[in-house]
Amino acid sequence: MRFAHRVETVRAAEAALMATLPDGTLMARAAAGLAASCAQLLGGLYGRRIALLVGSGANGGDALLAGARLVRRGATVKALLLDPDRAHPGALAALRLAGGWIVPATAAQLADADLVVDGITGIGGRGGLRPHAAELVRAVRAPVVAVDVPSGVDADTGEVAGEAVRAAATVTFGTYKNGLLIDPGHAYAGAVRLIDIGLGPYLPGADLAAPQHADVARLLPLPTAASDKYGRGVVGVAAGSERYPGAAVLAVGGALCGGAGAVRYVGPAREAVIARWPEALVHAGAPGDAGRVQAWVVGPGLGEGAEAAETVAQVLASDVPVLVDADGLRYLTPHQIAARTAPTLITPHAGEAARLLGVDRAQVEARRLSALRKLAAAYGVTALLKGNTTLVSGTPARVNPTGTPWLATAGSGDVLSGLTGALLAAGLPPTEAAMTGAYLHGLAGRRAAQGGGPTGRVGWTGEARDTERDEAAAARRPSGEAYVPGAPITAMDLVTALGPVWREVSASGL
Ligand SMILES: NC(=O)C1=CN([C@@H]2O[C@H](COP(=O)(O)OP(=O)(O)OC[C@H]3O[C@@H](n4cnc5c(N)ncnc54)[C@H](OP(=O)(O)O)[C@@H]3O)[C@@H](O)[C@H]2O)[C@@H](O)CC1
Ligand SMILES: Nc1ncnc2c1ncn2[C@@H]1O[C@H](COP(=O)(O)OP(=O)(O)O)[C@@H](O)[C@H]1O
Ligand SMILES: [K+]
Repeated sequence: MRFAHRVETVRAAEAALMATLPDGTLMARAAAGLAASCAQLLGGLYGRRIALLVGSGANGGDALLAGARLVRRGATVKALLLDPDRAHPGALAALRLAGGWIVPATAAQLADADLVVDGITGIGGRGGLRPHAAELVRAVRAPVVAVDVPSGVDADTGEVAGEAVRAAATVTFGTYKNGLLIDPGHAYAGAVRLIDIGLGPYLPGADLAAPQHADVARLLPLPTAASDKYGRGVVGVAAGSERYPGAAVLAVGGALCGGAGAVRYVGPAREAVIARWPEALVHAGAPGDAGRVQAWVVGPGLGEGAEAAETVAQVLASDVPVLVDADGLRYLTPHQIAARTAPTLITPHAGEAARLLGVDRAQVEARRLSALRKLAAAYGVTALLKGNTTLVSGTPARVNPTGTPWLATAGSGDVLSGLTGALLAAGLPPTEAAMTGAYLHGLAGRRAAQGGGPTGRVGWTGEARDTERDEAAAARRPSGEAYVPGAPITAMDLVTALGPVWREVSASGL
């Protein structure tokens, strides 16, 4: 797992650690990691020109102190002080002593930089960039290394209220910050490197966790010699309609290829389902009399109306875990869920989440973690909020690192429902099932598209973004790019990719 903590937690841990150390130790550790990362990103320092954007807090101090190290190793470093009277005095003196330049904070000073270090604000920043900082950031042409957090990104929420720095890479200290892992902030952070400054023993449980291959491998339900199809989990799928038969085919496919022992399908798309998946058990009646299942998936392509509402009500009346998605979400009430004895998992995208919360979609997209928590609390469910960085409620909340924008294709969510339903039926608790489903689904997207996404960017050679696997892949590519462009995919390609992805992830845990 990659763990992220809130700012107040980081500050408390920092205070506890600082009490045991001489003054300035933590800033020195942070600056050493930052300078080493800049050197690695540039591939050498002699003759390189580095510009520091320096704010009035300790984030600017980190940049100045790293600048002093970079000067000593042969770079030409100039500092643009946004608030010359308040720049960190000790770090400013260190830069001067090393031979760095203090120059006017104007756009012209940025023109010849090979690298720009963003030390405007870190965890103390509030709101988007102020006008002078925004004007300078707009003038930057070189790759930017953000110090701790890209300035203008809210470290706790990932919200970007106004303008913010778009970094090629972010060097963060002590622990990941929520805003580096959750969109929109994640998209501004580039490749993220964590520098250990000794905070670990002082940090309590995380606020947010991003799983890696090994975490998911441990959860995958592998069959044993004693397994039979019922023991592996039978998934009930109540999905599809005359109008949307394909959603049923995709959800059933997601469940079958996602490890279910068997799938029972209930609904009007029986012919389409059986034509594509002869192994499915189709049922002509209502969900209530379909036979025993270990988990239900209800909603994809269900359509609207009394029949759809009745289907949802019958499924929710069962005593097994239920995943409610898409059209099923129209008929969900906290009252219905309160009466349930088994877990309920909902999987809305931002638009559906907005409807469930009675707010605008933009509000959900701006503050995704907060929307997730509100959904879980208001409905008494586990919530999975879809998006590029899909979130799952729990303690800690989970953020999926394997997404790719190629997943934004019709029917992709139906595959996720079926897959996650299979994991619920196998007995995974809802948070783990949802996290595992999102992780495998994202990897299936990357595999099917033969690439991560169109956002190939500069990273450190040997270190990149999102997962340790990305880092290993980036190390094999001379440019150090984590992502390769890829190609369009269909939802059925995702279904096909699930088997190989399952194999890859489970093998990594052996
Ligand atoms: N925690 C740790 O373990 C360690 C932390 N370390 C480092 O300390 C950093 C935190 O430092 P910090 O607390 O001094 O706050 P910081 O991020 O520099 O920003 C505050 C300043 O910015 C200003 N400002 C605010 N909003 C703004 C805006 N929108 N646009 C422009 N300006 C804005 C605000 O000004 P004011 O509002 O007062 O005018 C205030 O002066 C942390 O991120 C890490 O880098 C490491 O050195 C070692 C270990
Ligand atoms: N820009 C994006 N980047 C990464 N993943 C995305 C993006 N947009 C959508 N997705 C993923 O694609 C899937 C789309 O699901 P959904 O919106 O339910 O589509 P549909 O209803 O067509 O099946 C979700 O898993 C979501 O996380
Ligand atoms: K910063």
